[in-house]
Amino acid sequence: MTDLTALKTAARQAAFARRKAAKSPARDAEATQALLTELLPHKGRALAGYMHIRTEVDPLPAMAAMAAWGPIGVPVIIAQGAPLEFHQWQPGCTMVEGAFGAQIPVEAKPIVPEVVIVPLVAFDRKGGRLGYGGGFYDRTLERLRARGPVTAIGFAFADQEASDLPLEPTDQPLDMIVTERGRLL
Ligand SMILES: Nc1nc2c(c(=O)[nH]1)N(C=O)[C@@H](CNc1ccc(C(=O)N[C@@H](CCC(=O)O)C(=O)O)cc1)CN2
Ligand SMILES: Nc1ncnc2c1ncn2[C@@H]1O[C@H](COP(=O)(O)OP(=O)(O)OP(=O)(O)O)[C@@H](O)[C@H]1O
Repeated sequence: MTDLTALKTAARQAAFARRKAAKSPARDAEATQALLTELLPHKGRALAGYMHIRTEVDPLPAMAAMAAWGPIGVPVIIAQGAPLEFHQWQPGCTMVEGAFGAQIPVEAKPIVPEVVIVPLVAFDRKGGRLGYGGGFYDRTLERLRARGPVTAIGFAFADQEASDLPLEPTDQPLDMIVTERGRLL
């Protein structure tokens, strides 16, 4: 194991514990309001959200509100080492369990998002991000950015902040960070 991998693993473990302690219905509701404030200027653009797992902050109410304006997709794992696809989601659409326990739409209708709500384990104020370690969002943002402009919005509880995360060249930065305390980047 490289030093960097060990550092990432340690930062991930510490942030998991802080995320678990932060998770609450009140904080989810506050985060929803903050997220909607940042999403509304992007009305009508193709948007990617996610179906929350474990103690992730829940973007679903904000996704449901934005669905009135444009297409919404949620991440689907196609293969290890491959970018994610985003399949179209609508409030109330039929879902099934995908890899790692996240729900995915039964009907597979790919969309290419211009705005991506990115789940995460830890972030720093410079836009650094740690996920579950699969590199899925890094590969996905790399591909989307090669195609055109993308706004990557890290969505998290404020307590998931870390100072100076260890980052690799393949780590794709977040353009914005939104928490229950508002926009932090
Ligand atoms: N809500 C949500 N959906 C998402 C993601 C996400 O981060 N959040 N993903 C973002 O990529 C993809 C799922 N990726 C994941 C990758 C790994 C693990 C996970 O639990 N990993 C284990 C270790 C796995 C192993 O190596 O055996 C762990 O962390 O304990 C979970 C999700 C697609 N959908
Ligand atoms: N674009 C890429 N091409 C090749 N390898 C990559 C790419 N992006 C990331 N990786 C590799 O994937 C592995 C996991 O990356 P990392 O630890 O940054 O995942 P993560 O950001 O925590 O997870 P995720 O993005 O799935 O939430 C690392 O070994 C990294 O080098």
